[in-house]
Amino acid sequence: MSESVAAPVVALRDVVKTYDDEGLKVTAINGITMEIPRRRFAMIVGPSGSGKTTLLNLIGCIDKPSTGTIEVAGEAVGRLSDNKITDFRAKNIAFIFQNFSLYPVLSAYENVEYPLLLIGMPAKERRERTMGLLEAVGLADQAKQRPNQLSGGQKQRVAIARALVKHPEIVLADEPTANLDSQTGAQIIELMRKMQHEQEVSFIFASHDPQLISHAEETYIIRDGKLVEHRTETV
Ligand SMILES: Nc1ncnc2c1ncn2[C@@H]1O[C@H](COP(=O)(O)OP(=O)(O)OP(=O)(O)O)[C@@H](O)[C@H]1O
Repeated sequence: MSESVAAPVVALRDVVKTYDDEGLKVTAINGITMEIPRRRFAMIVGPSGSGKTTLLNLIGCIDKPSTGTIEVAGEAVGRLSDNKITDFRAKNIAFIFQNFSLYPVLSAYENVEYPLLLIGMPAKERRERTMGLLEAVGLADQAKQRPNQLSGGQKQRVAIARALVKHPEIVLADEPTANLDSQTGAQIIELMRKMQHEQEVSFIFASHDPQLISHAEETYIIRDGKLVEHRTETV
């Protein structure tokens, strides 16, 4: 294993995040130190209100910790200016949401292709990458359909393809199965795991559903803003 693969993709040191809720201090993350190894299928699990979304937002550089430090893909992100953070996020991090967040007027193909248009990828390469990912998520035949013509599971497949299209370092998914029935949810988790391996990205998803733990390679259990356990799947 090369050194760069062995280095963690995410490292938090003594991270605290408090919110000011109309004068009341809410501690969402209460002193978390943790490392997530690179190119693993990692899950953050905990009950509602335990701090999962806050943690993903910190890792995704959407929010900053109140105290403590965070390294993402080897970068001490707390030191970056807001402009640099935006560039860093665009280059390294992709998001998958529970409500799919697809563009309703674009077809499945166009939704996946869109991030590549923004970076000016040449047309041939763009088509190959887009179709390759749609095929990999099992949606080649639905390429022309718009989101409202797709099932929930199919919409999440489009969102997975779109998240991976720019070769991000990390994909973050917040409750990606929350709007799916349990069978479709399990299929989507398995697809994410397959895509994580094939595309060699680091994949971190948050869920309140402990039944999904069996799918994860790394599991971080959080409660009341604290890390209570880290389990690693032995290969
Ligand atoms: N913007 C905010 N302002 C004030 N309090 C907040 C804010 N965001 C989150 N919190 C509080 O921080 C705590 C952690 O919230 P968070 O959304 O991270 O938990 P969660 O585990 O993702 O919950 P859920 O599974 O219900 O989405 C909760 O007590 C929540 O009420």
